[in-house]
Amino acid sequence: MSIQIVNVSKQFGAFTALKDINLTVPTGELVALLGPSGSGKTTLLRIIAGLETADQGTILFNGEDTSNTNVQQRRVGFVFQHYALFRHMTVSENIAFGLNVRPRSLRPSKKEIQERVYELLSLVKLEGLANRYPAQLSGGQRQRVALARALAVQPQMLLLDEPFGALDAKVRKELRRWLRQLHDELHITSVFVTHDQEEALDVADRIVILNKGQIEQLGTPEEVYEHPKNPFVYDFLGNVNLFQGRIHKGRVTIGCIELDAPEYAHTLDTQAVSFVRPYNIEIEREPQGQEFIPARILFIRAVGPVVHLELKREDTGELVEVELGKERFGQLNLKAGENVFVKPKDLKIFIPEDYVI
Ligand SMILES: Nc1ncnc2c1ncn2[C@@H]1O[C@H](COP(=O)(O)OP(=O)(O)OP(=O)(O)O)[C@@H](O)[C@H]1O
Repeated sequence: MSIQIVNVSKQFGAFTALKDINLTVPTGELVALLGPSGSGKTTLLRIIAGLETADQGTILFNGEDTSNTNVQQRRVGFVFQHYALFRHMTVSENIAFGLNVRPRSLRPSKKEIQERVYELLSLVKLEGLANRYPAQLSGGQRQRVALARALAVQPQMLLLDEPFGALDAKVRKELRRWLRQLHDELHITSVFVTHDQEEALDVADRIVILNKGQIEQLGTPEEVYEHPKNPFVYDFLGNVNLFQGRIHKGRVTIGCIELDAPEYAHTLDTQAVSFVRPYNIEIEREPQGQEFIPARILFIRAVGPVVHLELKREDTGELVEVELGKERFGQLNLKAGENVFVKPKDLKIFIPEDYVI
């Protein structure tokens, strides 16, 4: 089932939670709503579900206005962060719940329900745990039961609100990979709320980046990560260094270095901020020409394949974060307290008047 959100706005008193949201989710797509706390992710999900009404705008399912359909009629499966399973019911009873409470005329037979429960247990890889109670499960297993329960009623769409939010990092990672595989098998249109950028990048077909109730950018994980549309998205999706400088006729000057900025060929002497990812900063022991900024190494974390360094620029005193491969780090043989030279590359330049973070 496709979802179309057209000009949706929502106020809570004087507070604008959503402002003129437009978004289409084609059938079978998994979309992540990503944004900081309070950006409106849950409100948008609840409006799609029919748990909340929009002040303005419409939600269409398969092209049909949903204004007059209630939550039950929308055939939506939910999974929340703290999806309270029924404590007094076993895993299989929990999964069967949605089918057992159907009116007699719509309820499948006992045998059919049992078969469906076993199918779902195998889908969520919990075959051996059918007779356990929720208290006898780990957090990750409980969330898988919650997902099986949501799927039992054969929903046309799945809405997930931080479903792995309460779990530890390792389990989260396993479960999101598993969710992606499950989605590839079932192709149920899914909307997934998260404030974890890595989770969104890992799982989603497309990511909607929300900020203060508005969409900042919409695109595939690669598009939003590699081509952030504005400083907010750049900053939100991963670590970034900011270099203040000036643009003049296609050249940007940052401290003592000057680099090409062809997209600003016609800009005259204007203040600009360059965004650079930590892995796009080179370190040299000796300045190579004029194009390097002197800096002192404050801190080195050399655990794992990527070495993280924190440096302080000698010219402005600003901090610079750098990530180096182990091999390059070994070649340079760097130590904290040493003076080196840094050079940013692959800069993304924004002119401050054009944006507000
Ligand atoms: N029923 C309500 N009454 C008043 N304000 C509300 C209500 N529901 C949400 N809000 C406000 O609307 C804003 C958006 O809330 P929402 O829960 O959609 O954000 P979110 O992006 O999901 O945040 P989080 O990641 O913290 O869950 C918040 O500032 C919140 O306080």
